[in-house]
Amino acid sequence: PSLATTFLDLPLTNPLMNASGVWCSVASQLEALLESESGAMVTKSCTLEPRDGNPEPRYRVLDGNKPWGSINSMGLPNEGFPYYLRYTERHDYETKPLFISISGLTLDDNLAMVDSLKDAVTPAILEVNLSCPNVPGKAQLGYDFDAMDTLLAEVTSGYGQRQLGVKLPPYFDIAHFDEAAAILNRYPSVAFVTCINSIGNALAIDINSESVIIKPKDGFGGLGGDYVLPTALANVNAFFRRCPEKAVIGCGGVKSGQEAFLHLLAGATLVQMGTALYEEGPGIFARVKAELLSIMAQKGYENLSDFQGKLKTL
Ligand SMILES: C=Cc1c(C(=O)O)[nH]c(=O)[nH]c1=O
Repeated sequence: PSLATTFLDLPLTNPLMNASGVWCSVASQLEALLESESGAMVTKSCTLEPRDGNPEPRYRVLDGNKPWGSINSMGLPNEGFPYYLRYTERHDYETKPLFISISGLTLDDNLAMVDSLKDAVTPAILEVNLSCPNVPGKAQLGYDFDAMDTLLAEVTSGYGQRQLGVKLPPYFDIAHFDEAAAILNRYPSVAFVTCINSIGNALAIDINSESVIIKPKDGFGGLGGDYVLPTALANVNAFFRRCPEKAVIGCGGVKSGQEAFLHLLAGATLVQMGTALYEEGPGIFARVKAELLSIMAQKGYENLSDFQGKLKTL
């Protein structure tokens, strides 16, 4: 079987990549992703200026006797937009496609970054993060439909209708799937949606210390890992059904070939890993590739297109 695929007409050797925010904040991590067996890679969501982010501890694996996932309230730490723009100028695009993620603190900041990217004419693919749950005082755009609509109108126009994508928060109400998709479908240059970002504002508590386990926001943070897989699959399939002209990138709960297969079956074209990559490192891509190939072989599938988006209903 083959894992070869295409995304926005670009050839990829396989559909696996990192989730923005994990193993992608500094050049050494980005170089490790380039060297890894991922089919593509994305940078940490950036703001116009560098940010330290929230006080530590700000990321924890939720152990119990076996990690079921992670909780994070990083607070958008990043090296600032110019750093990542410079990286896009020296990336080796022959090896694999690069996505650049932006998460401006204001609409003007997002537009300034989009304007620079448009002028840079870089092959990097823009993913606009509408779903950061951890910047205190900032309601995430993905849950404010009017603000999301305004941002998309301004950003697609500012980017000269060049193809771009958005990173969405999880939705939990069918009416919200409908409303978000209706807005997105009014912007043809939004060529893909990445579902999902972490499930915002979970609370992990340790029974021995009788305390929360991350410092920021009284312990509230974004939930990732096994816990979020069914919600991630629902969001991938909901937008796959509602946005036939767009590609869906699946993110959430992927730690092996099994979950990658499920995301592809639900309609994802590419599949991102966050928590599992954070814990295992970039070697995970070789493992998950082998597992996905093995599942395809067992099922008699030659190519991803043999099952991609072909989820059955009862
Ligand atoms: C960009 C900020 C994000 C962060 C963060 O930097 O706190 N954590 C997430 O789980 N998702 C985000 O989108």
